[in-house]
Amino acid sequence: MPVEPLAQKEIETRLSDLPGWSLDGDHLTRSYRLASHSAATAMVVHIAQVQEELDHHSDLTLGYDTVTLTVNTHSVGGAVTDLDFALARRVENLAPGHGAA
Ligand SMILES: C[C@H](O)[C@H](O)[C@H]1CNC2=NC(N)=NC(=O)C2=N1
Repeated sequence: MPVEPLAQKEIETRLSDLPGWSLDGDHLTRSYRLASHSAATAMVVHIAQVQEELDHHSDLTLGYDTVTLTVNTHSVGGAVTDLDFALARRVENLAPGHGAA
C-alpha cells in the first residue's frame, strides 16, 4: 500500500502517544539526553541499525550528551507519514535501554 501524508489532526493525535516528540514545521523531532558522549554515540549506532531495518532514515545529530532526530518522508515530498511514526515508536522503545531521557 502506498504511504500517504497524514492530516494535521491525525499527527496531533498520534503525537499525544509519544511524549517528547513534536512537529517542527514539516518534521517530527525529538532530542534525548544521555549520561555521556559514549552513551549518546551507542544510541546513534543503535538508531542507525533500526533505520536500515525499516529503510527509513532520520536526520540524526550527535551532540556531547544528546541525540536529536528529525524525520519526515522524502518520497511524499517531505510530509509526515506512518513511516515516521513507526520509526519514532521504535526509537522510544530502545531509548530506555540507553538511559536516554
Ligand atoms: C530507496 C529507499 O527505499 C528510499 O530512498 C527510502 C530510504 N529512506 C528514507 N527515509 C526517509 N526519511 N524518507 C524516505 O522517503 C526514504 N526513502
